[in-house]
Amino acid sequence: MKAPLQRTRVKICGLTREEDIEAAVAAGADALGFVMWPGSARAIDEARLARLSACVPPFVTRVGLFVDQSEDEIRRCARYLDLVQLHGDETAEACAHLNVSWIKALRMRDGLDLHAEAARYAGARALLLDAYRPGIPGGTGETFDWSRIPANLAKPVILAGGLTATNVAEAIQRVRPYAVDVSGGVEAAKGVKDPASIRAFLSQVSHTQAP
Ligand SMILES: O=C(O)c1ccccc1NCC(=O)[C@H](O)[C@H](O)COP(=O)(O)O
Repeated sequence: MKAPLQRTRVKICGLTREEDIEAAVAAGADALGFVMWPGSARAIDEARLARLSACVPPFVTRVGLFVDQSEDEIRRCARYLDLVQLHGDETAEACAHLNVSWIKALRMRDGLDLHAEAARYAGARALLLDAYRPGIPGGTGETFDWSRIPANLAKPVILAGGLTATNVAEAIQRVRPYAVDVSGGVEAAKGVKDPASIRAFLSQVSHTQAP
């Protein structure tokens, strides 16, 4: 029996405006990312998260992004989120102690053992694999060597880092990720999404089938 074709899910990240949420949902995004780390040009605060979260219709996952932030801050934001994405050096114990589902973001620094990380973060719903730039926890706009991703990782893989409508089809065919994640590749400026780029990205994903 032929393997079922897998639909690659899509997360549009770094949303700061209601109109961009509408554009991403209309284009078919499965998840929306909100950066809660104040060091990012795409960051929003809790009050804005509450307003933006209310704009997200059901069956679209609301993901909050954090970098080594306190459990209290994450818990306060969790009421507006369905999932948190942890980009820092959070321990597995700290992640497991949260009151919300979580995914662990791993920046692909040299020598990273993804099998060991999948075992370490056994409670993660998925691993988000992202480019590594020293001092930049995410949103680099850069790709990494996708051949470093093992085919048999024990966790669903969300591929991130420098994806665009131009390279996402190749990324899906080579990596066959559970999902892809994009921020800079669909922007007119940091935190300002471009609806046409969002549509082009989602169209490329939907026309690319990974067995
Ligand atoms: O996007 C940010 O500014 C950011 C800052 C701090 C932590 C995480 C951040 N983004 C995380 C994401 O999930 C991005 O979508 C991912 O890094 C890919 O970004 P890009 O390479 O621009 O597509």
